[in-house]
Amino acid sequence: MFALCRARLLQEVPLSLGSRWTSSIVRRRRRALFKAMADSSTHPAKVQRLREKSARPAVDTLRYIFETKVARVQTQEDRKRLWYDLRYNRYAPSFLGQIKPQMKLWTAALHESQLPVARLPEVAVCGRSNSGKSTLVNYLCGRHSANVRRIPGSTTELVFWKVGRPAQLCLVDLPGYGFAEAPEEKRLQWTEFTLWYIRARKNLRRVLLLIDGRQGLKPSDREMISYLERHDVAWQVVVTKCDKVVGKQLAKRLTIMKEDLSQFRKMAADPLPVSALKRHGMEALRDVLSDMKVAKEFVKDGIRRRVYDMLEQKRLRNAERRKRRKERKAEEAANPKPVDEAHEKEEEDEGIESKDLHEILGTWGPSPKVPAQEAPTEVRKVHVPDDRNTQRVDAFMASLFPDFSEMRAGASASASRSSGAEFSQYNLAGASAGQFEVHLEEEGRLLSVPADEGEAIEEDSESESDEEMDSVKPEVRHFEIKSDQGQGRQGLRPGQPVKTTKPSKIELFPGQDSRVSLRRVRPQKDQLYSEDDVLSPADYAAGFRRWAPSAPSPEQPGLFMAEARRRYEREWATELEDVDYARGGAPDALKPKKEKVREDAQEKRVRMPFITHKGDKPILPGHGKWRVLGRPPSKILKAKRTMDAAKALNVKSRYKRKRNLGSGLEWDEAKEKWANWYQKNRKSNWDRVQEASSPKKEDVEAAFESHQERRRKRMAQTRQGMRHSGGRAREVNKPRDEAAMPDWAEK
Ligand SMILES: Nc1nc2c(ncn2[C@@H]2O[C@H](COP(=O)(O)OP(=O)(O)OP(=O)(O)O)[C@@H](O)[C@H]2O)c(=O)[nH]1
Ligand SMILES: [Mg+2]
Repeated sequence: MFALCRARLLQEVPLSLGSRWTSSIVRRRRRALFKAMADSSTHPAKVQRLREKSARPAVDTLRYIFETKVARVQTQEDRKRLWYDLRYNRYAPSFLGQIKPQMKLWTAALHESQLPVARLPEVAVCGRSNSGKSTLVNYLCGRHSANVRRIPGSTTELVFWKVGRPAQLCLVDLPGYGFAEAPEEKRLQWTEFTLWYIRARKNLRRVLLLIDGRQGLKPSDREMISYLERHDVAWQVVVTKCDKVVGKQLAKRLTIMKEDLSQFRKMAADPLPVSALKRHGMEALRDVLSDMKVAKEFVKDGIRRRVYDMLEQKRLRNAERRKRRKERKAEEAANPKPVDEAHEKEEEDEGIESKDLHEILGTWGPSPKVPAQEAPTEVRKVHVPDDRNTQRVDAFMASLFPDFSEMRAGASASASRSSGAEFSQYNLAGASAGQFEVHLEEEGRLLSVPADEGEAIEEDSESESDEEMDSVKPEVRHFEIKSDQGQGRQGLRPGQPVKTTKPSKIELFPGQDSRVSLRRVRPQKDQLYSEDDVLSPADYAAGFRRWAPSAPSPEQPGLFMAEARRRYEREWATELEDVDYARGGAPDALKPKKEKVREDAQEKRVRMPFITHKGDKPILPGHGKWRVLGRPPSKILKAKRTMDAAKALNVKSRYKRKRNLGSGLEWDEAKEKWANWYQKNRKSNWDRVQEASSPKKEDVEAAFESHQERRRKRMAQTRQGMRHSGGRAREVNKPRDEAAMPDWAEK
């Protein structure tokens, strides 16, 4: 009964913080949460922690986690099952309709010129460093091709993997952002190129944003999401390393994440929990990605064929369209019919055989009416800004020019008053550097022109009378400014080109009908920021994109780029609080490296011989020599910290007392004693000699020979293709040990 009530409650009240049906502990936690939220000085991480504590996991999320077993194993039975799966079951997943599809390295890029041709649809995997991107790419295909390390910063380039044979999808393993063990400049370079790639790549179908399940959403992840949203890229969150998080905790985290992310419009699907390393929850992701593969069927000359190339597909599609158009024209020429032109044009545009459709529909009811054509209006040529988000640019302009809207209205009015062709919409494509050149002109006449800039400006002034020139130079924007706004500015002559970061601060001459033109300034090479990257007041108020540089101010004229870069670098090097965490994850790898033994010290070290009844023998170099040969007694006898040589030699306790401890002996004396002892016991008490790990030449040779034999055999098998080389594969290919299998396993 209690379980029933609980289930009903869980379903009906998902994460409702105000519910009455809670235990006192939960109520206390919620109270703490509200208190922390009300206090603005509380660290956001603490609020997040409290939020997770007091959240109620959604039932469907809990169910999904339970069914897919992505969370941390908690029972011995599950642990055994997982161990068995990983050890004995071969991993050959079906992806893109192929079993264990091939992963072929296409290219690794860190520059635009190195990018491959856009032949395949691409899915990029991005996320913070060490979030498991390369591992996910590997395990999607069931392979170990991409480079994986425990240290953050293992992938330093954009790695393009062609997946499948024939290749049907391109997986792009992006370098991570946030903390990484790499030089500062390198990190900046790869981060910038990654951002550019995401923004500019046309065939990028989706970005998988990987979030470490142990950490949840970090500020840099939020930045990345807002970046993706801003540039209209479809994205999806994949929560990795779920095998490290307890199920209930994971469910809570996912529920909160879903709630937070549901506001974004470019989120293609809900956050997906996976554990790449334990191979759980990957099927759902494979299904999602399989829908994006390139495979199109074309029937040509009665032969059906598949095309796995987007460029080829486009070419074929165009050829097909051309052919159809040609046929239609030929048909029309053969039997001409009076056809409504507009109607036909519509059909052509939509590419639908709507004529037939209309005929069919005509038998059922009234035929669709063709809307009456309006008289053609004069179409004004308008240059639309390159930016997708016009409002953002407007806001940006308004922040620079407080009276922007008025100016714009005035400009468009004057444009329509004059011939209508000269003045177009503004275009900020050239203002990406955040710097403008401002020229002051009198109505219709340039006031003064400096020698170096003269040509360009003259062109501008001519363009007013020359319509052709206007179409060639669409970036130039002219608009009038009311003369009563200017108060005069010291040292500014009319016509003088002024480079400024804030044109609105340039005051005009009172009483003059002046004009300001914004001219494109060629962006310098390292200027990678667009006007879109500047922090707008609206963003600032909403708390977004705090890392973005604010608009340039008179206090920092010309420092825009330097400031931008400084802030950017600082922000992407953020979350240094995670360094300890990252180091904690890879303690061995990040330990300070041991200093190499100096060569002179090596020379000083005495090469210990071992003693046989025939005399000294040099110790063979190599791994495990102590195991094969036993320790030379002199070392043991002479070691100060070894209290009992018999113990060190692993001699049985009954011999302990009889052994010579050798304290204070010189090397030669110890050697002599050992040889004597060996000779004495060799025949009568062979066991005792063996237990003392005394070295025996024959044994050594026999062991070596058997090792060589095994090696030869293994090499022969590898050559015949009977087994893979490599440690893990050998284990997997071992025949099943039936006895070792648990009871519940299928035999
Ligand atoms: N337990 C667990 N560990 C994982 C999982 N996925 C990745 N790892 C481990 O996380 C570490 C980093 O994995 P990578 O795939 O190199 O991470 P990355 O995001 O490519 O890192 P960078 O290339 O440096 O940005 C490795 O030690 C992996 O074994 C997972 O699902 N579960
Ligand atoms: Mg990587």
